[in-house]
Amino acid sequence: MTVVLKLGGSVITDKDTPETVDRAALDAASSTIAAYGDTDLVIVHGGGSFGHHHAAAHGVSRTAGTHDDTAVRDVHRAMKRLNEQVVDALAAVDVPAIPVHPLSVAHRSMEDELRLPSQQVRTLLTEGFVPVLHGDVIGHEAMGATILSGDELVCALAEALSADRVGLCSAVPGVLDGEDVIPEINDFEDVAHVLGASESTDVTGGMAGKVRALLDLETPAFVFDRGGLEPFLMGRQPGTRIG
Ligand SMILES: Nc1ncnc2c1ncn2[C@@H]1O[C@H](COP(=O)(O)OP(=O)(O)OP(=O)(O)O)[C@@H](O)[C@H]1O
Ligand SMILES: C=C(C)CCOP(=O)(O)O
Repeated sequence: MTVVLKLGGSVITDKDTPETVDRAALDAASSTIAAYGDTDLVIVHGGGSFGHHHAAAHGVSRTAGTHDDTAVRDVHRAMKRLNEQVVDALAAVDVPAIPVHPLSVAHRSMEDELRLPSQQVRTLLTEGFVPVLHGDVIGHEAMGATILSGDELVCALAEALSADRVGLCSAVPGVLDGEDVIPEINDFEDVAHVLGASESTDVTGGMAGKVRALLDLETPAFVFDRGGLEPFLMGRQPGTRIG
């Protein structure tokens, strides 16, 4: 069983205060993950208050490229600082977490296609490690560099690894229609009217971007909050099922 899990930036950081980890939330998520060690697990985390603030300050997004080397370093280094804290929190509870930095291996083509080699991730998994990737800034042909969201990474990895399940642990208990969690989404147009951007600084599209990307996947995906993490890892179906 191969599982790709995204820890949303809105879960593990205080998204409104620059470069602030939500220590209690990160430690709790790490302990939950440590208790379910018998699956092949790839973890991806988002930008939260690390990547998004720097990306917004430099005007770089998923579609707005930059040739400013300072911007690329600022965003990437912020994400590496967060990644180090995530990897350390997992290692502290004996999850064999290994950092994998997308900037060094991935790029986007002229046709806007993400190219993400995955053999290094597959090998780490086979050898018993838990690769931990993160949203990043990557080279983009003819555009300089653009943002790669953790959500895009989750989808690319799920396809490349033929994952059995995908989970997105976010700040919300699922995709919401008002106060209610929508149990299942199979068509973007059915829910487009309730999907918005993130309430915090977020250059990659909030919930609408997630749903659109997850609908393209063969693998069933679930959007849930912290309370859904344990049931998801146990094989249940918390929050919203997409596709
Ligand atoms: N219909 C909706 N249901 C649920 N959340 C929604 C909806 N529309 C907009 N949102 C917003 O989307 C946010 C979740 O997306 P966001 O990208 O912030 O999460 P994340 O993946 O945890 O964070 P990050 O992108 O930093 O990793 C919610 O916190 C909410 O503000
Ligand atoms: C802003 C950066 C660098 C990462 C974005 O990843 P996301 O938070 O998963 O959308």
